[in-house]
Amino acid sequence: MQQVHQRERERMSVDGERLLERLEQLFTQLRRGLDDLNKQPLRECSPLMTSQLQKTSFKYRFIYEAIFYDGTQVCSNWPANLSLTPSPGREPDIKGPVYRYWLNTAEQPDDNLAGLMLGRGDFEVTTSRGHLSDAVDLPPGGSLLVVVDDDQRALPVLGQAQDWPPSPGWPPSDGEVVVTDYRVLYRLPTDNSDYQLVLSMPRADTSQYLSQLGWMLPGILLIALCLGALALHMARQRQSLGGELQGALRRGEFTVHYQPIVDLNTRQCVGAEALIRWRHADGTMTSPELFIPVAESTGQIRQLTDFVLQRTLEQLGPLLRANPQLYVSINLSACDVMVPRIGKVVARLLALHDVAPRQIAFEVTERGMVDVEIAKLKLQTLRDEGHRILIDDFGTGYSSLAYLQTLPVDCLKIDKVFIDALGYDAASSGVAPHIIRMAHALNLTVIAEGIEHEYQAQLLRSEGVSYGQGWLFDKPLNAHQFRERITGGRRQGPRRAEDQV
Ligand SMILES: Nc1nc2c(ncn2[C@@H]2O[C@H](COP(=O)(O)O[C@H]3[C@@H](O)[C@H](n4cnc5c(=O)[nH]c(N)nc54)O[C@@H]3COP(=O)(O)O)[C@@H](O)[C@H]2O)c(=O)[nH]1
Repeated sequence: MQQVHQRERERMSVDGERLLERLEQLFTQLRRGLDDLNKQPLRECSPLMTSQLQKTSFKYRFIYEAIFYDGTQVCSNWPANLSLTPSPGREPDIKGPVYRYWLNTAEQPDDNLAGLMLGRGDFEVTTSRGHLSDAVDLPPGGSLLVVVDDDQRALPVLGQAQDWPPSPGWPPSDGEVVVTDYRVLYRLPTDNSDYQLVLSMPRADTSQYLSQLGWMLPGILLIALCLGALALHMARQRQSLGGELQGALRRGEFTVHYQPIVDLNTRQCVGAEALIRWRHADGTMTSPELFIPVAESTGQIRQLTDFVLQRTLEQLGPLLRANPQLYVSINLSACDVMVPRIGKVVARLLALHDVAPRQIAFEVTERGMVDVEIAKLKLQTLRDEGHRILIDDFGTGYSSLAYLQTLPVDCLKIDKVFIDALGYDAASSGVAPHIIRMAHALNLTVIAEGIEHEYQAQLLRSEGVSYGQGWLFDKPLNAHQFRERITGGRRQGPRRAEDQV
């Protein structure tokens, strides 16, 4: 039994590490959004307040809804019919010294939209659970519980409520794991005696623990971040995720998916963005939003970028040769941009697979250009070789027209936050149209990212945007699916076993 405990504890702890990065991003944004709202002077519902709430949700991509509620009036960044605010005035589950927490806003039935909510003063912000579920899957029967009131009450953050206490021996005195006939309960260590976090899972398939733990840890951070006790923990986790990445590369757990980029007029696919995926041996996935920052900080990103390039050309080489207009864009991180290595790697692979340089584009973010002068030189070299350079996530950094003019780039990708804003902002008053006009003035091609709705595609088209990418057209596809998308099923090269992943 001791061994089982040890094994489960280790596995859960490893999976937890993966989530901390996401949670840090998520809850930091929620708290910052609330701090911004509390700092501004408006305290009543008005068009100005609506615009303030909208600005907050644009600025912080993890904030789904921002709400003003002073006990009498309530308004949100969304129109009333789209608001998902849980009953205004509902008592918070946890009252911290600064922030209030609603751990389970279960009134919203769609789990993708239902969210955790934080409050401060007269403002509340919610986040969609989709931001957590894309990092891990919660298998049926699993729950993340926050245990309060001296182990008397267990509130489900995710999953269903559970009978409490779960076993006669609860709370465990000899460790964090309790295994009953049907369940495994893992008590996550927190630094605060006011609450405990407990992951409760059915015993049937222990391999599912990893994904279930993923769902628990959102709660961990929710509270840990609130209390500011996480820094050390994070550092340790990053270190160990870095170790895991190395093993994952060796074990071949990474794959590449391709999200089509389409011509908004014809809806034909003109290219794709290569997106790395990490599937663990037990089938659970870790989002690149979690491991890419770690790989960047450990330097392992170089190996990942090389892997993506190599796999893209292996999987799509014949397709690219047969369709010379088609291209694939590869994401570069800062350390890929700042050193000449990537140019050599891509040149070797292109020669090997007989693919033209213009069919491999590179996406760089403003964050990826730590030293703009060096970045300019390196990007120019890639451009001179025939590669197109795309600025990714445009509008979320510090770019200005002047800055853009000096960079050797071909295309701007407008970030999803601005495309989302088109949903309830007149196109003429949103940020996207300004970016589009600016790009056109500089003769840059524009690709709009994260298009989920037809009206967004129509608006963008009417603003003169030629290309788009997003779930409205396709989610990221595996190599086989992408080839089918282009060829309509006609074979243009051998099929590989790993294509199906
Ligand atoms: N340096 C590298 N970074 C990489 C690589 N592969 C991915 N990434 C970066 O990780 C971030 C998260 O990527 P991912 O989870 O793959 O998400 C991408 C799309 O799946 C998602 N997307 C696309 N359309 C939609 C949509 O309509 N709705 C919606 N909710 N999400 C959508 O957006 C992500 C693409 O983002 P971007 O790169 O900004 O275009 C991300 O930052 C990746 O860049 C890699 O190999 N190297």
